[in-house]
Amino acid sequence: RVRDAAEHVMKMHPMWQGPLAIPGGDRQSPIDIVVRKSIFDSELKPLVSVYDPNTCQQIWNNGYSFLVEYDDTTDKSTLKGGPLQDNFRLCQFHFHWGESNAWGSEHTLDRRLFPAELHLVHWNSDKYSLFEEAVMEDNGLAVIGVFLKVGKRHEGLQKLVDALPAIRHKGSVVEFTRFDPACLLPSNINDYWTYHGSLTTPPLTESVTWIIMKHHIEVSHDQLAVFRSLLFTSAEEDVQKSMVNNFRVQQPLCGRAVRSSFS
Ligand SMILES: NS(=O)(=O)c1c(F)c(F)c(-n2cc(CC3CCCCC3)nn2)c(F)c1F
Ligand SMILES: [Zn+2]
Repeated sequence: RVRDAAEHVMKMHPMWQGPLAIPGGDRQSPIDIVVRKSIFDSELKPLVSVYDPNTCQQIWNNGYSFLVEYDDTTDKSTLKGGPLQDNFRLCQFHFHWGESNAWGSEHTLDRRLFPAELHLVHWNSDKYSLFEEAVMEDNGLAVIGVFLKVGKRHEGLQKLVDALPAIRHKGSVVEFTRFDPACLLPSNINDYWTYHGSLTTPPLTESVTWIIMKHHIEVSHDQLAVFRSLLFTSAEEDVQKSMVNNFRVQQPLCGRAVRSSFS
């Protein structure tokens, strides 16, 4: 199938040459969420996200996705509650997408692929003092995943889409301020699945509490097309490669439980 070809293209990206997974890793991400096998956990609390748009600093092309980075030197933009015991600070958000609207997400729901997936990355500021430290530790990170569907234009996303042409090439960065990431969350953030997993990019460390939203957000076809106008390659390279299919292949569940906050 064409998706398999896309996986082949993704596997060719330099990011995936070399050791692909933590040897013996049994908590790797992403996974397929088998909805009927998820376990309702009534102890799961509501998620509490408090984001200060003034902590938004820059947007850059890291050669695999584009990251919107936040000042995480204070507790101004935080996530707590839900499955989390501690306070987590927002450090960045980014997306994964396909070359076509038929695929692009990293997680799937009963094997259903979405055209893109948003990840909001937070680190445990009660236990660690730096993101780089938390990335390597158990319960170091909490990542919210939100599925994107193609439909009506997302007004809040447009400010971000308009900034993308300025960071077409790997390594480019521009100032990006006063962006409230809460506008990218679905209206209901209390319906989610949660499981213990890993980063889906190197260093693939098994430090992530994943919180995958049941409800998706809608973006327009044209907005998603601008994501695909980004390049994996830097301006100096003579062959330019469009930034698409920047997703990792699904990983074995290895007996992990996926809990749901809703029945
Ligand atoms: N898909 S994901 O699992 O949500 C996801 C994440 F959770 C991440 F943390 C990163 N991440 C990678 C680094 C480089 C750091 C460079 C210094 C050492 C630690 C990694 N910065 N952020 C990331 F790229 C990503 F895709
Ligand atoms: Zn991601």
